[in-house]
Amino acid sequence: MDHIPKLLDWAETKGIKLDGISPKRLAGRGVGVVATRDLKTDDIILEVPTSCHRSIDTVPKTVRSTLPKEISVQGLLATDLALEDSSTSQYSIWNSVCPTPEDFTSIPLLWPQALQALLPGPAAKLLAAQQAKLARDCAAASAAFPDLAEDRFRYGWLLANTRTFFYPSPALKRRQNEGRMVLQPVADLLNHAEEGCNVAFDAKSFVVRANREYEEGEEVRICYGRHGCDFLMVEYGFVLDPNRWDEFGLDDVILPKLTRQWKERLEDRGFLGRYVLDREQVCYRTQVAVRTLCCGVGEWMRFVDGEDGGEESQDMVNELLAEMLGKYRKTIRKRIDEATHTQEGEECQRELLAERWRQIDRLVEATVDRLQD
Ligand SMILES: C[S@@+](CC[C@H](N)C(=O)[O-])C[C@H]1O[C@@H](n2cnc3c(N)ncnc32)[C@H](O)[C@@H]1O
Repeated sequence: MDHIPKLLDWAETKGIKLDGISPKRLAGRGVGVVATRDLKTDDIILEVPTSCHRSIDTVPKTVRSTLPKEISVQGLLATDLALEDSSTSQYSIWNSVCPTPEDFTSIPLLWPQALQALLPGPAAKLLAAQQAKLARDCAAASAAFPDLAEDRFRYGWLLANTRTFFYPSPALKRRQNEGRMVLQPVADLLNHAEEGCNVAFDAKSFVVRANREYEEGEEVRICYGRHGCDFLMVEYGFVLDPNRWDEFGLDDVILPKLTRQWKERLEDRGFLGRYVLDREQVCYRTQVAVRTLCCGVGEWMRFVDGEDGGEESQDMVNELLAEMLGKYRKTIRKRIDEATHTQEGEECQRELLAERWRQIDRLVEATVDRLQD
């Protein structure tokens, strides 16, 4: 049954105004929002009063006071979502348009371990941090509510993770950033794009304006942030292509090549790890690290101290980096092959994993071409 018409009726009673847009089911992206007429740049297309927010302030006192202080705001919202009886909740119509637990299948947190083991290094690190945060929140929630089923809590936690907005309200200023996480009906149906509509909170509402002209039927999206695809995959369960903010972490490529002594020097100078390339360049940290493989200590120090621009060593650095990246492409192809042929996990999980590795391959290939130019 399609719950969208009911949501729209309910939204009207809450003072939510949609102008020239409507939610719609879209292949491969759940529900999104499309233009129902041609839109002009700067048209106000959505207004959601702040009175509709679900936030730390709408969590019932009985729940808040039972939970330990150290639980994160996300954990608090997740507990509230997990404990509510959907048939009697004041949010039942809103909830009925939200993703089901099955809709989260593509999120790596829910993949089998054998598939998680094939994630690119940077995504694996993000996943480990996410798992640790979920485990802490889940332990805190189950200590307070022993009957709370773990899968229900995880579902609430993922809803909060994928659908909250940062609400910089003066009233919430005393709170840490995280305390300003809010859920907003209808606005939570906007999908992500590398450039999206303009969004802002005014005193009374969240306002979305068209960032450009849209044709009737075109999807209208917002930008969740300038995120690379490892982040989008781990946090939201999708990758974007093209994505101008995409990048690839090179620690797995560079760190194994460095001697212990050079690692210590890099550590001392604050340059150990976090090496990255994007579609335009390899980062300065990478330039510093690769110079340890072809410069003497004195020359390297001068480069790090900014006394030497590194022109003399640049060709050698480019050559070495191109060689390392060229070799790494074998690992990338192996991962694509493994993701494509394994029987582990679901089709959508394997396909997302393989697609991420293909994106990385394209980024790396373009970088090698540039370095060899
Ligand atoms: C805030 S919700 C947006 C509404 C969502 N599509 C729904 O069905 O409720 C964020 C989720 O939407 C999906 N999503 C957002 N942008 C997407 C995109 N560009 N491509 C594919 N899926 C996207 C992801 O599943 C993400 O976790």
